[in-house]
Amino acid sequence: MSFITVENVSFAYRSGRTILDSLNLTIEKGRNLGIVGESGSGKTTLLRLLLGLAQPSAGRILLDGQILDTRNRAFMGGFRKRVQAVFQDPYSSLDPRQSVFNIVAEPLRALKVQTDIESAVSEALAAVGLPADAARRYPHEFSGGQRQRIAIARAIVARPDLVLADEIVSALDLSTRILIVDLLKTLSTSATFAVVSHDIALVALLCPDIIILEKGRIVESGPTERVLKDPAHPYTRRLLASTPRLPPPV
Ligand SMILES: Nc1ncnc2c1ncn2[C@@H]1O[C@H](COP(=O)(O)OP(=O)(O)OP(=O)(O)O)[C@@H](O)[C@H]1O
Repeated sequence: MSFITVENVSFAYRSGRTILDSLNLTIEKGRNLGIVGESGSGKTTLLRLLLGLAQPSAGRILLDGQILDTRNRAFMGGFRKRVQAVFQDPYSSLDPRQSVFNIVAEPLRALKVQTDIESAVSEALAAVGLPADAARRYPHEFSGGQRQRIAIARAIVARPDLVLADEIVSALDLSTRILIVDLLKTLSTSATFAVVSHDIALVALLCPDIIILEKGRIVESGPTERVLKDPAHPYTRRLLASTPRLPPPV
C-alpha cells in the first residue's frame, strides 16, 4: 500500500483562485518523489497540504489509508512524528536564540517522543556529518550548508517515515549543494524524501519518481528516468530545455 495517497485534491486560498487542481499522486515508502515545476506552479502549497498545515478545499490525503484531518488531534500527533520538513532558507528557519541542541531536540519535546534526548540528538548530528560539540553552539556560528545540516538533523531526529524538502539547496553554493545532495542520498536509506525543486537535475539524482506541476495541475508523472528520457508534455520539454546539463540517469 502507498504510504501517502493524494486523491483528487484541490486547493484555493481565501482569495478564491484555484492553486491546486484535482491532484492525484502516491508516495511509496522507500521511493523518493521529486516535485518539479516553475515558480508559482503550487509546489510549496502542495507541501503545506502534505504537512497538514492546510486542509484541501476538495479531495483528501491519506496516510496509510487514514484520512489526514488537521482537526483530528489524536491523528495529527502521530502524523507529525511521521512526517517532517526542511525549508529553503537555512538562515531564517533556525531560531538564533536557541542552541543547536535545543533546535534539534525540539520535535522530540514537542511530540513527547519517549527517548533519551541527548543520545537521539547526538545520533542525528552524526547522521548529518556534524561534530558532537555542534550541539553546544548557536546557528550564527555555522555556514549556510552547516545550518541546512542542522535543519535536516531536526527533521530526522524523531525518525520520521517521510521528510518534505522544499528547495533546500537553492540558497547554497554549488559545492555545498553537492554535499547536501550526497547527504540526502545517504539518509534516503532510512526515510523517504519528497523533494520540491526547480532543478530537475537535482531531483534526478535523488528521486526515482517525479511529478511535473504546471499551474496547479500535474501534467506528467512517473519514473524519473522515463520522464527525462522521453518527456510526453511540452511543459516538461521546456523545463528540461532550461536545465543546463543533466546528470547520468538514476
Ligand atoms: N498565502 C497565500 N495567499 C494567496 N495566494 C498565495 C499564498 N501563498 C501562495 N499563493 C499563490 O499560490 C500560487 C502557488 O504558490 P506556491 O508558493 O505554492 O508555488 P511554488 O511552485 O512553490 O513557487 P516557488 O517555486 O516560487 O516557491 C502562487 O500563485 C502564489 O502567488
